[in-house]
Amino acid sequence: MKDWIVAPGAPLSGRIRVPGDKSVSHRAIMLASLANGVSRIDGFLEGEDTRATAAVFQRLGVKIESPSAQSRIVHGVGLQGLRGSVDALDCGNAGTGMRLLAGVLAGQAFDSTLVGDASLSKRPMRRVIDPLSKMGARIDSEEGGLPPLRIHGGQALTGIDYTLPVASAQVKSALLLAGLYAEGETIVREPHPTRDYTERMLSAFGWPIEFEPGFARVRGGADGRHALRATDVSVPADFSSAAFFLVAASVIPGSDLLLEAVGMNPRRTGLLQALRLMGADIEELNVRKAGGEAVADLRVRFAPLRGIDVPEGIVPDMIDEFPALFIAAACAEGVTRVRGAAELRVKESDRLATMSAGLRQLGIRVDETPDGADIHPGPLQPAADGSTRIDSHGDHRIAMSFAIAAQRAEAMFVVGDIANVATSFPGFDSLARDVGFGLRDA
Ligand SMILES: O=C(O)C1=C[C@@H](OP(=O)(O)O)[C@@H](O)[C@H](O)C1
Ligand SMILES: C=C(OP(=O)(O)O)C(=O)O
Repeated sequence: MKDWIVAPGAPLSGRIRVPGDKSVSHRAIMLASLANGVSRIDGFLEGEDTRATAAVFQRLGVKIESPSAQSRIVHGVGLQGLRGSVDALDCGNAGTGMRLLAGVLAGQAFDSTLVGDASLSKRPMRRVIDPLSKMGARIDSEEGGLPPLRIHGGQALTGIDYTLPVASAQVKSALLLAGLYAEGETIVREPHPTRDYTERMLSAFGWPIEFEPGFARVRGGADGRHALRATDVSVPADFSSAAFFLVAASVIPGSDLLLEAVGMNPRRTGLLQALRLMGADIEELNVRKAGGEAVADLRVRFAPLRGIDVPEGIVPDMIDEFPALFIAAACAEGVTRVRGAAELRVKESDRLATMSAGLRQLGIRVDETPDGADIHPGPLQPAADGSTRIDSHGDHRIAMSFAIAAQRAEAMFVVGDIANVATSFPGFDSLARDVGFGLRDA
């Protein structure tokens, strides 16, 4: 098992660009594969999750070239051009990959099986199986709606008008992608708006779609009337990866760090609002559009933070950033309260439980609730003899969050089971060291 030894380093400084956005990279591979013609993707995330999605489409008969790192040339086969695979399609660790693929594959003429790693095999798929079944899909799962998913091809799909029971961009996207193969319109309504990359990218690829925050309506393509047109995609740097450095520089005295070209889609930047409410010093510089998405350079300097009640309305806009927020909260003055975040229990790990357990090992009081936690800040005190080992439970965001915590800790400790950092943020360790982190392989 791969572990890190983490310890206080130097104040963070420098200018870095974190890797490409994971959500955009998954969707770019999918839509480019289903388009007519050749699309180029630049800034592609070379993470295990997004590479798994690319490998799935290669297995389905799509030619995908990689002229250089972070670039892909995708030879789209058109909406009806995928070929079935007798082998199971491996989504790795990626909930996004599996749920969106369920939508695409529900509309094919052939059968498919979607599998994932141990973590993904425990994640709930009923949330896509149920509404896709309402559209006419036939999907078998393991007991409890767990992967593997066996998707029966050759089903005629019909559009539905569906209100999501939980705010989930993955479920919304699965339905919109199935909607491309359906008769009639597919409408998705959300209890709270979630990231809209699928909608924006469908529109960029020329598909008829209307959307506004909380609502999307896609025209069905069962009659072959509509097509996706090959389109180049420029992927912004992933806000969720930048988030670790936003928190780290905010809590490490003397830090002054610049993060370049970070994707600033408002459905992703809830952490920025939360950190600012806590008193963080983060400037947005050179705000511009790149590849249809807002991007900015973010300058972050150390600032003393205070605890807050995280507004429930911004929870979906920072859903992947709670592990990092928990570290900011542990380093603040006063209690931070998180509520309305039960979704954290069904990510790569139960993130409320894994963050609470790890922080307690550092001497921090965390009162967990079913949908959140109260984090009582204090000095981060692992065992003085270096024997503390915090288990990330194979969850990339937990591992990176405790690497930040170590920079403020009173002694070194070990972060265990960190290999999955490569799913979303390959090269985190060397980038972190470059800007000042104390971090090495165990
Ligand atoms: O659509 C996406 O790309 C994602 C949606 C979110 O999941 P949910 O849809 O389960 O909220 C998020 O946690 C995940 O990292 C990426
Ligand atoms: C939840 C995440 O991803 P996914 O659902 O794609 O596994 C994440 O990256 O934090």
